[in-house]
Amino acid sequence: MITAAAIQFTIKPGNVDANLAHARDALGRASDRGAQLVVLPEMWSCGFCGKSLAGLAMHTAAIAEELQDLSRRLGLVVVGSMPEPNGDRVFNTIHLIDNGRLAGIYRKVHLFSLLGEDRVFAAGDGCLLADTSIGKIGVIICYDLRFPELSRRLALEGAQILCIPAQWPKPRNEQWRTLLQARAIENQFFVVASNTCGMVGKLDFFGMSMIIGPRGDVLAEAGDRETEIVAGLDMRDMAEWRAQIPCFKDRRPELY
Ligand SMILES: O=C(O)CCC(=O)C(=O)O
Repeated sequence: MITAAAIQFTIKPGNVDANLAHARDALGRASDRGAQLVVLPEMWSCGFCGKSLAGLAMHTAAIAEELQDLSRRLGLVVVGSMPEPNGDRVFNTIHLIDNGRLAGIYRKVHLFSLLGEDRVFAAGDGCLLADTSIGKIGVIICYDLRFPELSRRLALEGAQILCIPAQWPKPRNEQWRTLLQARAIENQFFVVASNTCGMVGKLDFFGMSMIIGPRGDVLAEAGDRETEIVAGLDMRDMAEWRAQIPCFKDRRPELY
């Protein structure tokens, strides 16, 4: 059994110190509750801060180092995205940290053009499936959830847990829930998704961070306030379920 947590909080735009202080405390609380895997929201260190983003991205290397230190001391796998400098643009980047080790980097592939992300960010051009101390972890970021091919590729390569940092605003609550459950059901893996909550800049976020099992069963769900949700991921049960309904074996990839 793996214990997973999602940290949900109201990101303070541009206020790296306040966001980092919150994350530090929340990681400690999640660890006290037995968490081995912790997911933070998308762009948790500073939010989407428009023009100042390139400057804020300069803090990311130092924050990632502190996360590595925290992860080592608390014995955690940590996932969450931050801005990464890239010339006059930035990447929206996950540093996947496993007990102090940087296990991989993922840069958001699908930029959310509705909110102009494609004007500020550079898009990533790869996937990340990391072999960690607690199993094979795939990662995607927020809008990537609408593109099932990406999660499917990670599942076919062996992902057991899909981690999703997000800033997914109102009023698309039910789309968020449905898509998270769909990814879990069709890929028969666990989904650990962290969303922000409250007002962040001009956008209103509903929270609803979720931990979902391979049958689509909701193992833990947050409301619309700051919190940490925690749930056990039973890997043996996942293997039994996969044997009972062998979707991977029954695929007909020659037809699609
Ligand atoms: O797809 C959506 O509805 C929200 C996506 C989003 O806000 C993002 O990727 O930042």
